[in-house]
Amino acid sequence: MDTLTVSPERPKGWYLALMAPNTKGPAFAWLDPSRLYCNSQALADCVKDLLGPFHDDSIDIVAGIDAMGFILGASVATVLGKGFLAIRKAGHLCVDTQTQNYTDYTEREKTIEVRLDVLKPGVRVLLVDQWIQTGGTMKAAIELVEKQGATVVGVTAVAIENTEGGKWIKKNYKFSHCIPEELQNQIDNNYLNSFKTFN
Ligand SMILES: O=P(O)(O)OC[C@H]1O[C@H](OP(=O)(O)OP(=O)(O)O)[C@H](O)[C@@H]1O
Ligand SMILES: Nc1ncnc2[nH]cnc12
Repeated sequence: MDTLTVSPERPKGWYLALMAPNTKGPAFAWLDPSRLYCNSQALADCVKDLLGPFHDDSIDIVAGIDAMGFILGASVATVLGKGFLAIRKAGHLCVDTQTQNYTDYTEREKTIEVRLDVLKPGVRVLLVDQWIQTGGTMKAAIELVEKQGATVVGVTAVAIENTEGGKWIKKNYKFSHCIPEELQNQIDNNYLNSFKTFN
């Protein structure tokens, strides 16, 4: 599929094939959303799918996680007509922040941070990231939001793997993702058959 091609019928999840297969090995995420973001129809359909379950929810702000979650989160925020709050990998914000340590799929200790002057009790937040694998990153983001007294309305990502952490998030928070039920198994096994026909 060419980067800018739009599948004529646009079946659910058609745009997943745009996420080129990993050519660099297991130390990297196995799926890269940056090509999905290049295709405006793919991004629009993805955002629509993510927002599906949240139509009747009151949301004050969308928070997206560094780095690929920024693009998706900002797109979600724009469609909702809400603002966007960046949850950053630590060490970049030149303002007072709250930090949270976590471990992700790389098994390395990491820290994320958020500025202190946006979230407060009563603020309803939709959390967005591109992917949830172990759930370590999203759990850390949830903790940051809740430590400041704000409310997590829901959690959304292109995919939520059925890992222990992924399942915990699904059990405890309203969530959405873009993976059709029949493909979830392939996501959990870290291989999409649609990659076979990808060129
Ligand atoms: O569920 P986890 O095991 O915590 O993994 C999920 C995180 O991993 C990816 O970030 P990564 O830092 O690889 O990439 P990015 O900076 O390209 O978003 C992804 O965007 C999530 O933030
Ligand atoms: N983009 C991605 N694809 C697959 N697994 C991931 N784990 C974290 N990010 C990921």
